[in-house]
Amino acid sequence: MKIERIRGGVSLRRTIESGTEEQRRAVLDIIAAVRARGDEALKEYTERFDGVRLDSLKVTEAELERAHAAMDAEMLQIIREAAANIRTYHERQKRSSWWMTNEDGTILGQKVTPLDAVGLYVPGGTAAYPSSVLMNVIPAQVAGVKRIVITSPPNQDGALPAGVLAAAYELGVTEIYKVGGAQAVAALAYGTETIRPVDKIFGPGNIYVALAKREVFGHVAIDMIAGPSEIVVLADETAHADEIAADLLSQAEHDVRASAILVTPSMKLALAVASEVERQLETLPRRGIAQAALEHYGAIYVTETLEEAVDVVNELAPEHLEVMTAEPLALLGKLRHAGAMFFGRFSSEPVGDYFAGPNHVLPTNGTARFSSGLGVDEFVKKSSVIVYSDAALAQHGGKIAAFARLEGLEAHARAVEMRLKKGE
Ligand SMILES: NC(=O)c1ccc[n+]([C@@H]2O[C@H](COP(=O)([O-])OP(=O)(O)OC[C@H]3O[C@@H](n4cnc5c(N)ncnc54)[C@H](O)[C@@H]3O)[C@@H](O)[C@H]2O)c1
Ligand SMILES: N[C@H](CO)Cc1c[nH]c[nH+]1
Repeated sequence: MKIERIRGGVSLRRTIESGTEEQRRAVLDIIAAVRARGDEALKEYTERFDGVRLDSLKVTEAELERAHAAMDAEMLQIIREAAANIRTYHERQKRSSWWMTNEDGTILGQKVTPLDAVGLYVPGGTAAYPSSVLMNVIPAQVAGVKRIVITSPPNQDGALPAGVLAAAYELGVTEIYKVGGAQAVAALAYGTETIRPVDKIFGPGNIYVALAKREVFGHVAIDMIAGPSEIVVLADETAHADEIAADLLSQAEHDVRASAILVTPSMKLALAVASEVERQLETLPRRGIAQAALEHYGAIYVTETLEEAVDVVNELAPEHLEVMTAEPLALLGKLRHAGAMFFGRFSSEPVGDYFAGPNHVLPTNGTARFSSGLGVDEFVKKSSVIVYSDAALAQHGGKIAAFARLEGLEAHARAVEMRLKKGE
């Protein structure tokens, strides 16, 4: 890995993608075709891009049961325990509707309502992510969403990854479709003969999925445009180089565009981590992917002081931040921007990916400066509730009408004054 002495001036915003003109046009064509020709368009694109012609797009009950039954019993137990941890954590995020009453009889409040229907895109490709099924479905269930739909591209045998199906079945999700890419997003947004539309689309995917989510936004809601995984480790000379190297590789192996960065005031640690990464890469099954990621988006930044290192981390605003210093929690107050913060050497990033409980769907590309990870809030909406009393309107109606006239909106003013007159 490259070692660089720096004082700042760093950014993770290198992976923002808006796609090529050709990709944008392809996505618009796909969306238009799905809107015009429904299921038939889905089947054609599945044949073209995933190499399989399907008679039926929906995963059957038998397919789900088979995948679940085939799952190793011990593994199923681990999934259940992880799911319980994720549920417990997300239960704490649940908001209730609330009401306040004033002495004049006015009642004001906020009514929290779960979304009616959500669609979760589970990407195909080089890795299948049953853990992402848990991370998206559980907050939706905690929020009280009734209809949860999963779509994912089939392999050439026309099947979805068994782990994904088993995790979905374990959570009781049975509406699953074998459709991927922009066509899946279009189907979830606009509906087809088989797939009823949803209100909000969640989940990561490649450039076609990302562009399609951007395109349908407004007609439906979307969670975020998730980029490739990122990890930043903030460490001092007390940290263990082999553990840091392992954690950097844990995210680098996701994707050739993943990013893994160490920020440290210790040149000794920097050199040790660089050589550990090389050593550990030798036996890594996904070595090709991790190596490419580290070559383009990996770095070791050496600062003068730990304070400068903290500033650099805040500037990067990474998806995942690990803090491995002599007193990691002493830095909690100074660290401002990261999707998830892991403190101490036993809080290795994969602990959060799979098991601890917090969500692993997190902001990337430096967007942790202003956004948060997935949670129960993303699966509900809030309506303001206003119950104004006659006494309150009599007291404040004149002020409201005056405000309306300040904006030149006479009808607003009259609507209020009409009631004041009736009350006289
Ligand atoms: N941030 C996260 O939590 C997270 C988790 C998992 C995966 N990911 C990301 O998801 C992505 C998965 O990408 P993937 O491609 O393997 O799977 P994908 O499911 O996102 O995309 C596959 C689909 O892309 C479409 N497609 C392929 N080539 C096309 C073309 N030329 N024209 C139109 N459509 C085309 C096809 O419809 C195909 O079904 C990776 O970038 C990975 O990093 C992110
Ligand atoms: N680290 C990923 C989010 O960036 C999530 C994940 C799924 N499986 C393993 N990891």
